Amino acid sequence: MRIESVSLKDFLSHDRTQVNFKGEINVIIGQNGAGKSSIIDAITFALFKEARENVSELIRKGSKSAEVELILKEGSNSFKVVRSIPASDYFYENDKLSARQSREVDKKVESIGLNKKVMLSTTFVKQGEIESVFEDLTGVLKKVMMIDSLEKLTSSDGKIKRLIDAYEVEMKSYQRYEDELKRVSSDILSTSSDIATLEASVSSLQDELHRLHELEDIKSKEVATLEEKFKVYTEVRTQLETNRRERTQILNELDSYKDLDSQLAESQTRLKELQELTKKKDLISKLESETKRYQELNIVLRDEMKRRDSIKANLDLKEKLEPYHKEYQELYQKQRDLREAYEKFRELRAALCERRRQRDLNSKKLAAVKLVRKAEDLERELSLMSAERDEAHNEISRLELELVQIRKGREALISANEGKCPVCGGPLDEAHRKELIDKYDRREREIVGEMESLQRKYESLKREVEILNKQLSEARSNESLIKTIQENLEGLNQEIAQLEASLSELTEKANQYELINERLEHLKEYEDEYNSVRSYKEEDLYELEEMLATHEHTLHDVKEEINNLKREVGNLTRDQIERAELELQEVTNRLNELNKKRGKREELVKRRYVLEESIERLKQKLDALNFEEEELRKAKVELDSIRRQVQTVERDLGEKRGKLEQMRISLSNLERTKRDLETKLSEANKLRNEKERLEKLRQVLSESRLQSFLISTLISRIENNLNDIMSMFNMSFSRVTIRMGSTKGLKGKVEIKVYTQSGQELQIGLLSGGERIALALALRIAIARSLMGELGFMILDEPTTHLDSERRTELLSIIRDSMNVVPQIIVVTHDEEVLQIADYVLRVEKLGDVSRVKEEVIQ
Ligand SMILES: Nc1ncnc2c1ncn2[C@@H]1O[C@H](COP(=O)(O)OP(=O)(O)OP(=O)(O)O)[C@@H](O)[C@H]1O
Repeated sequence: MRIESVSLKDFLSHDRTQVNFKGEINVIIGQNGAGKSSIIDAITFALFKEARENVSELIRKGSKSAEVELILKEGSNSFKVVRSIPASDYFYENDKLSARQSREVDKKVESIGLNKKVMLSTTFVKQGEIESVFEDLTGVLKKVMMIDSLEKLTSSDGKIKRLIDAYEVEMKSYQRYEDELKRVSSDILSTSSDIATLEASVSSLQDELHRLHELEDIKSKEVATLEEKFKVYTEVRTQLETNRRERTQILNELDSYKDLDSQLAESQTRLKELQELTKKKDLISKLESETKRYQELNIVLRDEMKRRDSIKANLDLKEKLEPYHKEYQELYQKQRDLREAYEKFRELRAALCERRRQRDLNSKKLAAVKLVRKAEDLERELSLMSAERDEAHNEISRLELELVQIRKGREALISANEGKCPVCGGPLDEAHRKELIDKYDRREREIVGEMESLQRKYESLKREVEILNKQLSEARSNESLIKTIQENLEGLNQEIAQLEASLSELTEKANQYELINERLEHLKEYEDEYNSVRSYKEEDLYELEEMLATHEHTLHDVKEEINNLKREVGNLTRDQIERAELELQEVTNRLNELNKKRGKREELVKRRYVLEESIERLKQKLDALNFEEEELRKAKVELDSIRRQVQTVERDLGEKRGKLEQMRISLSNLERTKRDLETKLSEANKLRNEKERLEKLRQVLSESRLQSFLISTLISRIENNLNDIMSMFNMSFSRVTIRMGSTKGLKGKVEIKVYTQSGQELQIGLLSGGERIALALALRIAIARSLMGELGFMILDEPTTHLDSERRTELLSIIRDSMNVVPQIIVVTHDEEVLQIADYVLRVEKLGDVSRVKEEVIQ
């Protein structure tokens, strides 16, 4: 088995490193802290999940997870272990995933011959620890053979002792089962004897029961025969008695029918009488209806007579009102002829009133409009005032111009130079200038005063012109209003005159109309009364009188009919007839009943003769039967007595059988209990044996003899291997021995001795440094080979540390020689000298915080 490659991802100082081990001696070289050992750490972690520190510390700082992948090769087989932090572990065999849990992967690694304890103690050689194998060889052997675990197992608080104690406790609990077994065995004996006694008693009871059953059988048959006879006897007797009872009943019943014929005759006679009587019911009904009709006709006749009297009175009234009606009609016609003229008259009169009202209104308006001043006068005055105002305004303008001139002249005078006067052109001196300026000032003051008074005058004239303008416009509008009203008044007067003329033409007709109207209102009452009776006619009266005569005649006929019916009915009342009807119903029912009875009587007579014959026949049958009830009673009593005996014996037998069953169950329970107890006690025996075995095992395991035996067995194997390996290391020793120490102080300890060519014994301490290293390496390989078979690889971390140059050379040659025993060696070093033996070099450097690995060409 050799390591093919290892790759590190964010593992310690490596971010992404792939290392292929192509040589036999693979040297990983680099400065201190470059990240060389990290590669060995990756291999150790991949194989055994083992770390120098806490596993989480293996993750490269700044990363969240780390992963290592190790590929191993053995012949054509390849194995891949992948382990990540946080945990996820995989194991592939020939690229096929075969385990995925941490423990499963561990097992797989072990199964391919890589034992963690052995390898970490032997072929994984840590920095400066090659020789440490001598220091505690016993400890190393115990560890790799797991004897330390054995000691833990057999200690006083170890697993075996705890198991023995548990068996002890359990066995104690079995003591009570032995006592129980004794008691149960004795119970089985006594129960078995009781069962035998009971079985004998059950057998004699069964015999007795058999005899009684035979007796019961004979008696039962005898009783059955007698009961059969008794059944026939009872039936015949019952029949006979029934027949006799029925015959007595029939005779009694026939006796009750002795008056039946006379009752029948009597009922039939009464039936005929009642039938005659009820026939008169129709006559009474007719009489009642005729009487009712008579009364109704009478009422109708009286109503019609009243109507005739009323018509007569209304006809008289109509005749009396006839002249008024005539006058009313004539006046009404006349009024209609005059209506148009009257309407016209009313219309004109209303129009006249309206015009007169308007005329009054206009007269009042005219009086209200006052004319203060005439427009003509006002116009004249206004033109005078306006001229005066304009004059004042012109004067003011003139004065303003003069004032400007004066001011200009004054300023020119003030600014004029000595010499020439700007006003008069003569010489100008100061006196002249002053005189002229004073003159100008005076004139200016005068003008200003004049202008102020003119301005006031102008303002007052302006106001007066405005007032006159207003008065003028008022006067003008009043004048036009007065003119309009006067024109209106004239028109109205003309219209009034025309209307008055027209009215006078119509006045007579209007008066006529009103007189007629007055008379019509007076006649209206008569006319209304006349209208209420105008529909009455003489013909209606005649018609009614004829109808009255017919009705009177009919009434007379009905009266006749009533008298005839009364004579026929006589004193008979409706009540009497209804009572007769009820009685007729009763008699009919009674007659029906009597007829039914007559039928029944005939049936009874027939039945009586049948019964007489049957009674005679049954009597003869009873005599022929010759049966005695006493005989049956006696046989039954005897049968009952036998059956009671059977029941008693059966009950006894049942009880005894029940008891027997009970006892058998108890016995079987006891036997089962016995068996269970025996089984349990056999368990106790097993426990005892087990406990004894464990005690022996503990004794054997804890005996130093065994450990010594095991170790010595292994030691001889190691010794052989060691000598083989040493022979390949080209050493001058003839032999190396490994022994368990026997002398005091060395007992139980392993001792290594070396023999020279001349056969002299040498202690390890006396060997040279190089010899010791060679022996140590050989011993490590020998132990590993003894326990795991042929080795695939060995790892040496900084093996040359603390060695002087001579010893380094020796070590290198030993490593080279180791190739004969271990096909693949991986050496981690910072020592360039080691490169001498390398056939494959990997250089590790630190770039910043990250380690980089490069394959280096060997010179
Ligand atoms: N978790 C980590 N993340 C990143 N770098 C780490 C981590 N743990 C340790 N280191 C660094 O890795 C380097 C140690 O690597 P390693 O032990 O492999 O070095 P080496 O080359 O074997 O050195 P030496 O020869 O001194 O033993 C150191 O520089 C250390 O600071």
